[in-house]
Amino acid sequence: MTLTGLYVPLITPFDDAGAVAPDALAALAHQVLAAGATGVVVLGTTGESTALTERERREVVDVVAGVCRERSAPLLVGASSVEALRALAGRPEVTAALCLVPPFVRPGEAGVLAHFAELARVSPVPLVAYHVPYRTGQPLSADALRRLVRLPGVAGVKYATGIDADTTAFLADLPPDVAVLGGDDAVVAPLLALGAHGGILASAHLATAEFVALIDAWRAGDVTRARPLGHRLAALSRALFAEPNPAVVKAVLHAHGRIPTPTVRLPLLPAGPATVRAALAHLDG
Ligand SMILES: O=C(O)C1=N[C@H](C(=O)O)C[C@H](O)C1
Repeated sequence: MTLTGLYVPLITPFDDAGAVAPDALAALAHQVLAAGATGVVVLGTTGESTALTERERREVVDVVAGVCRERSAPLLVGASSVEALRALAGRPEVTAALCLVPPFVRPGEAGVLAHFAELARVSPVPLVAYHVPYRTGQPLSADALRRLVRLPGVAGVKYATGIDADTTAFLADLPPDVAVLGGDDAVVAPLLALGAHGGILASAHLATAEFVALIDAWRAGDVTRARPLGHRLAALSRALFAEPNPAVVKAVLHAHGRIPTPTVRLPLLPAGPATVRAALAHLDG
Protein backbone atom coordinates (compact mmCIF):
# COMPACT_ATOMS: atom_id res chain seq x y z
CA MET A 1 0.00 0.00 0.00
CA THR A 2 1.43 3.40 -0.94
CA LEU A 3 -0.66 6.30 0.27
CA THR A 4 -0.74 9.17 -2.21
CA GLY A 5 -2.81 12.29 -2.69
CA LEU A 6 -4.64 14.61 -0.33
CA TYR A 7 -5.98 13.49 3.05
CA VAL A 8 -8.00 16.10 4.92
CA PRO A 9 -7.59 15.89 8.73
CA LEU A 10 -11.13 16.76 9.70
CA ILE A 11 -11.94 19.26 12.40
CA THR A 12 -14.49 18.08 14.98
CA PRO A 13 -17.47 20.45 14.72
CA PHE A 14 -19.42 21.31 17.88
CA ASP A 15 -23.04 22.44 18.18
CA ASP A 16 -24.47 25.33 20.23
CA ALA A 17 -24.47 23.17 23.35
CA GLY A 18 -20.81 22.27 22.82
CA ALA A 19 -21.48 18.66 21.79
CA VAL A 20 -20.01 16.95 18.71
CA ALA A 21 -22.16 17.80 15.68
CA PRO A 22 -22.31 14.50 13.76
CA ASP A 23 -24.29 15.75 10.75
CA ALA A 24 -21.88 18.63 10.16
CA LEU A 25 -18.95 16.23 10.49
CA ALA A 26 -20.44 13.84 7.92
CA ALA A 27 -21.20 16.75 5.59
CA LEU A 28 -17.59 17.99 5.81
CA ALA A 29 -16.27 14.52 4.97
CA HIS A 30 -18.61 14.30 1.97
CA GLN A 31 -17.64 17.80 0.79
CA VAL A 32 -13.88 17.29 0.80
CA LEU A 33 -14.13 13.84 -0.81
CA ALA A 34 -16.49 15.19 -3.48
CA ALA A 35 -13.95 17.97 -4.14
CA GLY A 36 -11.26 15.40 -4.95
CA ALA A 37 -9.51 14.53 -1.68
CA THR A 38 -8.24 10.96 -1.74
CA GLY A 39 -9.21 10.31 1.87
CA VAL A 40 -9.80 11.81 5.29
CA VAL A 41 -8.20 11.65 8.72
CA VAL A 42 -10.02 11.80 12.05
CA LEU A 43 -8.67 12.34 15.56
CA GLY A 44 -5.61 14.24 14.37
CA THR A 45 -4.36 17.44 15.99
CA THR A 46 -6.90 19.28 13.86
CA GLY A 47 -9.69 17.07 15.23
CA GLU A 48 -8.86 18.25 18.79
CA SER A 49 -8.63 14.58 19.74
CA THR A 50 -7.07 15.28 23.14
CA ALA A 51 -10.10 17.43 24.07
CA LEU A 52 -12.64 14.70 23.24
CA THR A 53 -13.98 12.03 25.56
CA GLU A 54 -13.54 8.37 24.70
CA ARG A 55 -17.22 8.18 23.75
CA GLU A 56 -16.88 11.23 21.46
CA ARG A 57 -13.79 9.74 19.80
CA ARG A 58 -15.79 6.57 19.02
CA GLU A 59 -18.66 8.68 17.68
CA VAL A 60 -16.33 10.64 15.38
CA VAL A 61 -14.85 7.42 13.97
CA ASP A 62 -18.33 5.89 13.53
CA VAL A 63 -19.66 8.92 11.63
CA VAL A 64 -16.73 9.30 9.26
CA ALA A 65 -16.31 5.54 8.75
CA GLY A 66 -19.90 5.58 7.48
CA VAL A 67 -19.03 8.25 4.89
CA CYS A 68 -15.85 6.44 3.83
CA ARG A 69 -17.75 3.17 3.46
CA GLU A 70 -20.34 4.87 1.26
CA ARG A 71 -17.67 6.49 -0.91
CA SER A 72 -15.05 3.71 -0.77
CA ALA A 73 -12.55 6.27 0.49
CA PRO A 74 -9.53 5.62 2.70
CA LEU A 75 -9.80 6.61 6.36
CA LEU A 76 -6.86 7.32 8.65
CA VAL A 77 -7.49 7.47 12.39
CA GLY A 78 -5.26 9.12 14.98
CA ALA A 79 -4.22 6.35 17.40
CA SER A 80 -0.93 6.48 19.28
CA SER A 81 -1.24 3.88 22.05
CA VAL A 82 -1.64 0.11 22.14
CA GLU A 83 -5.17 0.53 23.50
CA ALA A 84 -6.22 3.04 20.81
CA LEU A 85 -4.75 0.88 18.05
CA ARG A 86 -6.44 -2.29 19.31
CA ALA A 87 -9.76 -0.41 19.25
CA LEU A 88 -9.42 -0.18 15.45
CA ALA A 89 -9.77 -3.96 15.04
CA GLY A 90 -13.02 -4.88 13.30
CA ARG A 91 -13.28 -1.53 11.55
CA PRO A 92 -12.72 -2.44 7.87
CA GLU A 93 -12.99 1.21 6.76
CA VAL A 94 -9.78 2.14 8.58
CA THR A 95 -6.86 2.11 6.13
CA ALA A 96 -4.13 3.13 8.58
CA ALA A 97 -3.50 4.71 11.97
CA LEU A 98 -1.82 8.08 12.30
CA CYS A 99 0.56 7.43 15.14
CA LEU A 100 2.43 10.25 16.88
CA VAL A 101 6.15 10.09 17.62
CA PRO A 102 6.03 9.89 21.45
CA PRO A 103 5.73 13.48 22.70
CA PHE A 104 7.40 15.20 25.66
CA VAL A 105 9.45 12.18 26.85
CA ARG A 106 12.20 12.72 24.23
CA PRO A 107 13.25 9.04 24.28
CA GLY A 108 15.92 9.46 21.58
CA GLU A 109 15.94 7.84 18.14
CA ALA A 110 16.48 4.27 19.37
CA GLY A 111 13.54 4.65 21.77
CA VAL A 112 11.30 5.98 19.00
CA LEU A 113 12.20 3.04 16.75
CA ALA A 114 11.57 0.47 19.51
CA HIS A 115 8.25 2.17 20.32
CA PHE A 116 7.04 2.01 16.69
CA ALA A 117 8.24 -1.59 16.27
CA GLU A 118 6.10 -2.58 19.27
CA LEU A 119 3.03 -0.57 18.17
CA ALA A 120 3.25 -1.98 14.63
CA ARG A 121 3.46 -5.50 16.10
CA VAL A 122 0.14 -5.15 17.94
CA SER A 123 -1.71 -2.88 15.50
CA PRO A 124 -4.50 -4.35 13.36
CA VAL A 125 -3.78 -1.72 10.66
CA PRO A 126 -0.61 -0.21 9.13
CA LEU A 127 0.88 2.83 10.85
CA VAL A 128 1.65 6.25 9.44
CA ALA A 129 4.21 7.78 11.80
CA TYR A 130 3.36 11.40 12.62
CA HIS A 131 6.65 13.29 12.86
CA VAL A 132 6.04 16.79 14.20
CA PRO A 133 9.10 17.73 16.25
CA TYR A 134 7.91 21.24 17.08
CA ARG A 135 5.06 19.60 19.00
CA THR A 136 6.73 16.39 20.26
CA GLY A 137 10.19 17.79 21.07
CA GLN A 138 11.79 14.74 19.43
CA PRO A 139 13.91 15.33 16.30
CA LEU A 140 14.73 12.44 13.95
CA SER A 141 17.69 12.27 11.57
CA ALA A 142 17.34 11.11 7.96
CA ASP A 143 18.88 7.79 8.98
CA ALA A 144 16.35 7.28 11.82
CA LEU A 145 13.46 8.23 9.51
CA ARG A 146 14.66 5.69 6.95
CA ARG A 147 14.85 2.98 9.61
CA LEU A 148 11.42 3.99 10.92
CA VAL A 149 9.66 3.65 7.56
CA ARG A 150 11.38 0.31 6.91
CA LEU A 151 9.81 -1.25 10.02
CA PRO A 152 7.25 -3.94 9.14
CA GLY A 153 3.76 -2.48 9.48
CA VAL A 154 4.83 1.13 8.93
CA ALA A 155 3.29 2.47 5.71
CA GLY A 156 4.80 5.93 5.76
CA VAL A 157 5.30 9.16 7.59
CA LYS A 158 3.34 12.34 7.99
CA TYR A 159 6.22 14.76 7.77
CA ALA A 160 5.49 18.00 9.63
CA THR A 161 8.80 19.76 9.96
CA GLY A 162 10.26 22.58 7.97
CA ILE A 163 12.67 21.63 5.22
CA ASP A 164 16.27 21.04 6.26
CA ALA A 165 19.24 18.83 5.39
CA ASP A 166 17.61 15.75 6.98
CA THR A 167 14.49 16.30 4.84
CA THR A 168 16.42 16.40 1.60
CA ALA A 169 18.59 13.40 2.58
CA PHE A 170 15.52 11.37 3.61
CA LEU A 171 13.57 12.14 0.44
CA ALA A 172 16.58 11.49 -1.77
CA ASP A 173 16.73 7.87 -0.69
CA LEU A 174 13.25 6.58 0.12
CA PRO A 175 12.55 2.86 0.29
CA PRO A 176 9.90 1.76 -2.25
CA ASP A 177 6.23 1.54 -1.15
CA VAL A 178 6.74 4.13 1.58
CA ALA A 179 4.58 7.22 1.62
CA VAL A 180 5.75 10.64 2.70
CA LEU A 181 2.77 12.90 3.31
CA GLY A 182 3.46 16.56 4.06
CA GLY A 183 1.88 17.81 7.28
CA ASP A 184 3.30 21.30 7.59
CA ASP A 185 0.88 23.12 5.33
CA ALA A 186 2.89 26.21 4.45
CA VAL A 187 5.83 24.15 3.14
CA VAL A 188 3.97 21.31 1.44
CA ALA A 189 4.78 22.61 -2.06
CA PRO A 190 8.58 22.36 -1.63
CA LEU A 191 8.14 18.97 0.04
CA LEU A 192 6.14 17.76 -2.99
CA ALA A 193 8.85 19.18 -5.25
CA LEU A 194 11.34 16.98 -3.35
CA GLY A 195 9.20 13.89 -3.99
CA ALA A 196 6.57 13.67 -1.23
CA HIS A 197 3.52 11.60 -2.20
CA GLY A 198 0.82 13.93 -0.93
CA GLY A 199 -0.29 15.73 2.19
CA ILE A 200 -2.37 15.64 5.35
CA LEU A 201 -3.37 19.29 5.38
CA ALA A 202 -5.87 21.06 7.62
CA SER A 203 -5.83 24.03 5.21
CA ALA A 204 -7.44 21.77 2.61
CA HIS A 205 -10.83 22.02 4.35
CA LEU A 206 -10.80 25.20 2.27
CA ALA A 207 -9.70 25.30 -1.37
CA THR A 208 -9.77 21.47 -1.40
CA ALA A 209 -9.71 21.15 -5.18
CA GLU A 210 -6.73 23.53 -5.41
CA PHE A 211 -4.72 21.45 -2.94
CA VAL A 212 -5.57 18.35 -4.99
CA ALA A 213 -4.40 20.20 -8.11
CA LEU A 214 -1.17 21.23 -6.36
CA ILE A 215 -0.34 17.63 -5.44
CA ASP A 216 -1.23 16.40 -8.93
CA ALA A 217 0.85 19.11 -10.60
CA TRP A 218 4.00 18.41 -8.58
CA ARG A 219 3.59 14.66 -9.00
CA ALA A 220 3.22 15.14 -12.77
CA GLY A 221 6.28 17.43 -12.84
CA ASP A 222 4.19 20.32 -14.14
CA VAL A 223 6.25 23.11 -12.57
CA THR A 224 4.56 25.86 -14.56
CA ARG A 225 1.24 25.01 -12.95
CA ALA A 226 2.58 23.91 -9.56
CA ARG A 227 4.79 26.86 -8.61
CA PRO A 228 2.26 29.75 -8.67
CA LEU A 229 -0.43 27.54 -7.12
CA GLY A 230 2.00 26.55 -4.35
CA HIS A 231 2.75 30.19 -3.58
CA ARG A 232 -0.95 31.05 -3.44
CA LEU A 233 -1.86 28.13 -1.20
CA ALA A 234 1.12 28.74 1.11
CA ALA A 235 -0.21 32.27 1.71
CA LEU A 236 -3.63 30.79 2.51
CA SER A 237 -2.05 28.27 4.91
CA ARG A 238 -0.08 31.01 6.68
CA ALA A 239 -3.35 32.90 7.21
CA LEU A 240 -5.14 29.76 8.49
CA PHE A 241 -2.29 28.96 10.88
CA ALA A 242 -1.89 32.52 12.21
CA GLU A 243 -3.39 31.24 15.49
CA PRO A 244 -3.20 27.74 16.98
CA ASN A 245 -4.81 25.18 14.65
CA PRO A 246 -7.77 24.57 14.16
CA ALA A 247 -9.20 27.83 15.57
CA VAL A 248 -8.94 29.80 12.30
CA VAL A 249 -10.01 26.90 10.07
CA LYS A 250 -13.12 26.45 12.23
CA ALA A 251 -13.93 30.16 12.22
CA VAL A 252 -13.70 30.29 8.42
CA LEU A 253 -15.80 27.13 7.98
CA HIS A 254 -18.40 28.69 10.27
CA ALA A 255 -18.33 31.98 8.36
CA HIS A 256 -18.95 29.95 5.19
CA GLY A 257 -21.94 28.24 6.84
CA ARG A 258 -20.35 24.80 6.77
CA ILE A 259 -20.33 24.12 10.54
CA PRO A 260 -22.80 25.25 13.23
CA THR A 261 -20.30 27.06 15.49
CA PRO A 262 -16.62 28.09 15.38
CA THR A 263 -16.19 26.60 18.87
CA VAL A 264 -12.84 25.12 19.88
CA ARG A 265 -12.32 23.45 23.24
CA LEU A 266 -9.81 24.57 25.85
CA PRO A 267 -6.88 24.96 25.94
CA LEU A 268 -7.53 26.46 22.49
CA LEU A 269 -9.19 29.87 22.31
CA PRO A 270 -11.41 31.22 19.53
CA ALA A 271 -9.55 32.98 16.71
CA GLY A 272 -9.55 36.77 16.85
CA PRO A 273 -11.80 38.66 14.39
CA ALA A 274 -8.90 40.33 12.53
CA THR A 275 -7.22 36.97 11.94
CA VAL A 276 -10.47 35.49 10.65
CA ARG A 277 -11.07 38.49 8.37
CA ALA A 278 -7.57 38.11 6.94
CA ALA A 279 -8.09 34.39 6.25
CA LEU A 280 -11.49 35.04 4.65
CA ALA A 281 -9.92 37.70 2.43
CA HIS A 282 -7.56 35.05 1.00
CA LEU A 283 -10.53 32.94 -0.01
CA ASP A 284 -13.19 35.43 -0.87
CA GLY A 285 -11.27 38.56 -1.74
O1 LIG B 1 -4.43 17.05 12.42
C1 LIG B 1 -3.50 16.93 11.64
O2 LIG B 1 -3.25 15.82 11.17
C2 LIG B 1 -2.72 18.09 11.25
N1 LIG B 1 -2.15 18.76 12.16
C3 LIG B 1 -1.17 19.73 11.92
C4 LIG B 1 -1.03 20.62 13.12
O3 LIG B 1 -2.02 21.14 13.63
O4 LIG B 1 0.09 20.84 13.53
C5 LIG B 1 -1.44 20.51 10.71
C6 LIG B 1 -1.76 19.67 9.55
O5 LIG B 1 -2.40 20.46 8.61
C7 LIG B 1 -2.63 18.50 9.86
